[in-house]
Amino acid sequence: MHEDVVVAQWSLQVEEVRKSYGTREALKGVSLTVRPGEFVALLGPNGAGKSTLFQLLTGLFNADGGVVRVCGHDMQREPVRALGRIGVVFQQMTLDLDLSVEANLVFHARLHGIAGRESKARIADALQRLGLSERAHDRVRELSGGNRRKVELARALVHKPSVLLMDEATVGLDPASRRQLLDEVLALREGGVGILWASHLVDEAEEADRVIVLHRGKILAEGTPQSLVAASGVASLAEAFMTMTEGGEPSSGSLQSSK
Ligand SMILES: Nc1ncnc2c1ncn2[C@@H]1O[C@H](COP(=O)(O)OP(=O)(O)OP(=O)(O)O)[C@@H](O)[C@H]1O
Repeated sequence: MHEDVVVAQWSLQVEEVRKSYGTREALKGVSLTVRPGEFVALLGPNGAGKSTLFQLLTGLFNADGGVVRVCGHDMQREPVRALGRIGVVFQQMTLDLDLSVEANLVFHARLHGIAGRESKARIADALQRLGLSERAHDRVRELSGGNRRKVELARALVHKPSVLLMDEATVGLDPASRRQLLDEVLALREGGVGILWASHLVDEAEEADRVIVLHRGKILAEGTPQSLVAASGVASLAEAFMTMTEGGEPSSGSLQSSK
């Protein structure tokens, strides 16, 4: 019950998180929140600290200071509960290329304690949602880059997470595949999933409910895409981002609409 009450308020809370590598401060006190059903774009140029933040959010290592809570569960004190509510797609592909699509998802479901009929049904649902039902028995190696990413998204959804973390998930995809993946993730808002989408591609943030700009380990700005543009006194989000990060080399890319 307590859990449900917390879920209704925040999917993800990050408070004053710090992380250094030796003397290099990668995160200098970062705070952010994601609400259920909210798509938050975390924009930062290379080296901003996005991957470090995602490693903390996925429990790969602990922060030097600060707190991460997933649906109210403290990542350090209740890691199993916190991690159980997270779905993640990492920058680097983490599928087994020689297993079938379905086998990759079965393995993941088991890790989350889901087996038997329940596992089958959830995997079938996830694959159907992403238009991959007919590829279930193909080896991942036979899939295009875009479909591999979709399999990773399906896998991230099998245990019905409250928070979805996407770390530069469109790297290496062509514009149409990027657009498709983004559309699939944007659609998850309707189910109440809170999404943190990290990218250095400004156009991927255009449809976000909120944009957070991370630069050199600090949050520089936060707001709707429109409010960031207005506050910067420029014409576009790309220009606002460039102004804020002082030529931090954003790539605008181009997203073709798949609609
Ligand atoms: N293992 C490490 N050892 C030392 N420094 C590191 C390590 N990992 C990251 N850094 C440094 O920490 C800072 C943040 O890096 P991080 O990879 O988190 O940024 P990023 O925003 O994800 O960038 P990119 O998109 O290039 O991966 C950078 O200055 C980077 O050089």
